[in-house]
Amino acid sequence: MKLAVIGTGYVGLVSGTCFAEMGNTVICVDNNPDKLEKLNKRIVPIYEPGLEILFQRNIDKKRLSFTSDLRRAVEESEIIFLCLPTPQGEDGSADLKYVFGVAEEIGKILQSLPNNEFKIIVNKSTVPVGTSTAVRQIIEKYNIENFEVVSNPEFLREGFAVDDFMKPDRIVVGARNPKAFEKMRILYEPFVRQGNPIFEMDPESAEVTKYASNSYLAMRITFMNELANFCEKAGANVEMVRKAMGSDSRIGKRFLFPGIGYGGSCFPKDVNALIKTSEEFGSPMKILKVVDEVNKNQKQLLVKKVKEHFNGNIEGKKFAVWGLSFKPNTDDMREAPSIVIINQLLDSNAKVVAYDPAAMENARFYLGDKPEYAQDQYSALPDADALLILTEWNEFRNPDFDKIKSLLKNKLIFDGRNIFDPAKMKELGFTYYSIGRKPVNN
Ligand SMILES: NC(=O)c1ccc[n+]([C@@H]2O[C@H](COP(=O)([O-])OP(=O)(O)OC[C@H]3O[C@@H](n4cnc5c(N)ncnc54)[C@H](O)[C@@H]3O)[C@@H](O)[C@H]2O)c1
Ligand SMILES: O=c1ccn([C@@H]2O[C@H](COP(=O)(O)OP(=O)(O)O[C@H]3O[C@H](CO)[C@@H](O)[C@H](O)[C@H]3O)[C@@H](O)[C@H]2O)c(=O)[nH]1
Repeated sequence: MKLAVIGTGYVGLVSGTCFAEMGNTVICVDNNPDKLEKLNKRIVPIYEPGLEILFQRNIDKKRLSFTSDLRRAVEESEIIFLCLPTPQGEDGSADLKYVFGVAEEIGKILQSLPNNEFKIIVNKSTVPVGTSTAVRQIIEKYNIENFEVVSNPEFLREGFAVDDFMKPDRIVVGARNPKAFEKMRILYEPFVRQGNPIFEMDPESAEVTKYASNSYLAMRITFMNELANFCEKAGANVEMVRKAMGSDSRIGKRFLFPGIGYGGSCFPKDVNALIKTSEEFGSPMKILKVVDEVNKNQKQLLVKKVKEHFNGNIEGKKFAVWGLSFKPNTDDMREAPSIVIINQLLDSNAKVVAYDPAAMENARFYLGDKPEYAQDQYSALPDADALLILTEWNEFRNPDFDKIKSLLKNKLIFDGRNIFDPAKMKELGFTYYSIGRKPVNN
């Protein structure tokens, strides 16, 4: 099939590349000249495991190309995917200016085309209920009839994006036109061979499914974060509770890890967008307001522990930070807890030396040169008063503890991700604070 993908960010680039891998011809459009320059020089502009090899192969096979020419992409494609940003607006709602702006451009382009071939415009961006209808109305203004707007929300996770796209748990397609369902079925058939379902529904239900999934997962993590804080006070160990809870098949093991609050480009903004739309429809989801509030507080938790340890004064102290990205295996810093934590430390006149395996360049954008950036995990440590672990990258899980001891000023670790065993830390002689477990004093 001939496809266009508008917006080559995490979703657009991964979707475009994976569709090309299945034999489709994909033209990717972006309006960011720096990004396009990189893509056309065959440089993958994001860190996403497994993407590089598919990207190079499909460019070689001439199935994947990049352009700023929206007109050509629309003209040459049967299906046009919108993978555009839908950031949080000032009032919490999703800002749809990118989606609506491109819909206007597509309307104009379709109006000016000599032929009148059937086109499908697919919304892959996360958009509030009713957006498919709004996009349809924008395109109809240009007297176009032979088209359909489909809602096909994306569920990939950063860091596992290629795997998630290639082997999705499910595909959701919201449409009204049988011809559109049929085309989408053909396009996705290679991805569902292993037996995972395509759920076909109306566009409104598809749009709600995306927000419901993200908000539910955010709520689950938030439940665990509050439970962890309670366990700590009550003398229980949240990791033991988590494992025992998760073995109930009705609960399940995944997404029960407590930490320093969820971040990323999706959960925080999508929870807020659903709060807003549910209010607009007169059916407020009160539970999500609490989720958002508890999550914001959870991002403050680690610095509270640090300050308590130092009797309230951390002025002039130096902290080594391992991990900046909002989770491992990505360079994405959007809404990362590290931003809140590092700013709190700096505001208290402490010094910060940080290291991350992939996110240092993006971190500079959010944190500037206020923290120092170390070349590797150990060079962040010399003379630091404590080590803070903010992202659970695998390379932090089994470090050289003797080296850590010899480099740090104090044998003191604040672990926001529970990557170490408290008993082992006791044995190694560290004072160790984690989430939802008793502190280890040495
Ligand atoms: N990142 C994820 O893991 C993820 C997963 C599922 C869904 N989503 C949703 O998918 C959407 C895209 O997210 P993302 O993380 O890929 O965003 P992103 O910011 O990484 O990428 C968006 C791209 O769109 C481009 N763009 C903006 N305006 C444009 C225009 N007028 N014409 C052409 N290109 C334009 C930008 O330059 C950028 O490259 C959002 O709605 C998001 O909520 C994201
Ligand atoms: O048990 C857990 C699991 C995750 N997190 C945190 O939750 C956030 C989000 O993690 P994750 O869901 O893995 O990352 P994203 O790449 O943001 O993916 C989410 O958001 C995407 C964008 O909508 C969806 O497509 C995905 O299905 C959804 O998982 C991160 O800060 C994690 O540290 C926890 O604290 N505990």
